[in-house]
Amino acid sequence: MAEMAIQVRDLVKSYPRGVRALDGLSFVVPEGTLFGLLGPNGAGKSTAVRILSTLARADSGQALVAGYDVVRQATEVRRRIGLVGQRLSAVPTATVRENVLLQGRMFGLKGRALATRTDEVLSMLALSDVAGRQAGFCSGGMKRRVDIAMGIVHRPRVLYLDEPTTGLDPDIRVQLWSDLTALVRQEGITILLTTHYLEEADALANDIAIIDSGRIVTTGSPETLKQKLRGDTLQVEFESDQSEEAIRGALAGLDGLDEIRVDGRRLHARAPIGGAAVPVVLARLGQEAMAVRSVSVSQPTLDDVYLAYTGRRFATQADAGASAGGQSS
Ligand SMILES: Nc1ncnc2c1ncn2[C@@H]1O[C@H](COP(=O)(O)OP(=O)(O)OP(=O)(O)O)[C@@H](O)[C@H]1O
Repeated sequence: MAEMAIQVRDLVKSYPRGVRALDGLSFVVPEGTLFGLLGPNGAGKSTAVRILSTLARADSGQALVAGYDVVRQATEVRRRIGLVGQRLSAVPTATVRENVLLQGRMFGLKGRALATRTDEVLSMLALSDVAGRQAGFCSGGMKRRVDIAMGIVHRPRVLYLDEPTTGLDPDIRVQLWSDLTALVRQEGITILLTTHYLEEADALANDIAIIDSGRIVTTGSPETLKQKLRGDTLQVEFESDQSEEAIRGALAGLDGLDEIRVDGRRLHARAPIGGAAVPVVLARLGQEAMAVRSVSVSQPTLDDVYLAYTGRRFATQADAGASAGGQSS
């Protein structure tokens, strides 16, 4: 069996005024994989990352990182982790190279070894050409890469990335995804990534865990989780808002139609064969004079997985989170 880079068991953490940020959080991350922790604002992702990086203590439960206990062996853990938080950490008036050198020095690297390793990470993150530029003058995507270079210069076994692409342009995000995949491959590093973007987790993660109110509601590879939702996703958009009760009434008794949810003008349901369900569903809605604007049938996405386990759509919450917590590029 693969060695586990991170083992989290039953973590509980409460903040003042009764906020239970973690409520029995448990998951494992095999070495050399990229693990995505997905959840809306306030789900407890940052709290988990802070505990796993020894910056905060859980009330109870246990966490091992690279085989070391985050409380009893905090120094050992700190030596083996890199943390790229939501805020940029590079000194804006220092050059890209100076920032990475400084970080390496803080972890005890010196002389030729430090210089060689700095050049290596700059090259790995496509920063060699801007090594002499002040970090403050770099674009948003480059600044993120500088942060990551700083996070890995000391060759950590585990790298935490807390929403690394929030606020970045889509094409820059995709570029960063390929940088991260290369890091896992070249450095054998384990990455724990928190994200608001489902497609990011889908594209990058070997395994994901969906976190909701401080607990993991499901975990597995994106493919497995999607396959578990058998059938197709059926979405209908109406001309005007509809009541869930009226729609349920109209569709009552339709064979195989499942997980019916109504959100304003949208109806979401699962059907064993989407294409076959469309005419029947449209006929029933037509009988009730519910005017339909559009219909779509698709394979399950991670958003459907999220909906199936939490009863809510991820996208709406994530949009709110991204704009609330985003940084400009
Ligand atoms: N220092 C604190 N004091 C009090 N409550 C806190 C503190 N930090 C976090 N919380 C609360 O704990 C819960 C979990 O927060 P956390 O930041 O871990 O969630 P998150 O999933 O990382 O959200 P985000 O995506 O916004 O960072 C939230 O209800 C939050 O308001």
